[in-house]
Amino acid sequence: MDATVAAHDDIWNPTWADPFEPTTDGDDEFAELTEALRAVQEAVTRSRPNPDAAGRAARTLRDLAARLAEFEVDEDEQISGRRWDLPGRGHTLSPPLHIDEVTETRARGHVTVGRFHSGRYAMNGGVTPLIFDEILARLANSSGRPWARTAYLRVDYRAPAPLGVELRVEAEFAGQHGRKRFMRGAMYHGDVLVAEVDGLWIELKPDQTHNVSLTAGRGAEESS
Ligand SMILES: CCCCC/C=C\C/C=C\C/C=C\C/C=C\CCCC(=O)SCCNC(=O)CCNC(=O)[C@H](O)C(C)(C)COP(=O)(O)OP(=O)(O)OC[C@H]1O[C@@H](n2cnc3c(N)ncnc32)[C@H](O)[C@@H]1OP(=O)(O)O
Repeated sequence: MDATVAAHDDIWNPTWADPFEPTTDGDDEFAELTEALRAVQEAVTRSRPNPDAAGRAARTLRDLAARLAEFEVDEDEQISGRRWDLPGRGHTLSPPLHIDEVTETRARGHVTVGRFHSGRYAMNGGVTPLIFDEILARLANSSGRPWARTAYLRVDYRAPAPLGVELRVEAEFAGQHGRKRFMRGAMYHGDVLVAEVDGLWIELKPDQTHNVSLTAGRGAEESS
């Protein structure tokens, strides 16, 4: 198999093995699909259509959902959420977080939030923990560390997070005691601290990682 085919297989059939590396803006069709879906979310949010236009748009979207349903697979087989190379992992729940720099204990990224994620002229307060969870969970689970799940996220909102401008997100692996991994993070707009977070991740016991597909590509000894 040549390199082009291997790369193609990789992005169309990704594994749960997150390399946790800086993201790139993919130029393939799934990356385009994700971006188009984000554009729809933003356009619906920003619009005040008349009934006719709203009805036509709804029919188009239902038609699209039906066409994609022909390709439905189990959660462990889907592409969305496992495109580690893309901002937001090919998932549109969170705003698209770009990962810029990663070490074993630190990660840095950036994100620009639109009106879809607005809580009225500033980022919705529920979206901030989503962004923190995204980067902290990936850092907590990187570098061959066994799977861990979020036990808590404590977020302090220090300033309204502006929309439409780049926000910097920083994450740190602050320490480990037994199965407990302590994580910290912060979000900035320029020099302004927008939010801070303390998080606890708990390493899962073998009977908590029974879903074999999630361990694919990580090696049995690392997944339990
Ligand atoms: C096969 C599963 C693989 C899971 C993979 C997960 C993530 C994948 C990672 C990256 C992938 C990609 C994308 C990243 C983006 C998003 C991430 C999505 C992942 C999630 O979306 S994840 C969902 C949210 N998350 C949950 O759905 C957890 C629900 N929950 C539980 O599943 C249990 O609660 C668990 C397992 C956490 C612990 O349960 P347990 O029975 O194993 O452990 P136990 O209770 O014995 O606690 C042991 C020691 O932790 C202390 N402790 C526990 N909880 C505490 C708390 N809240 N505050 C303070 N201390 C706490 C105890 O006090 C004790 O401390 P001590 O040893 O000192 O006494």
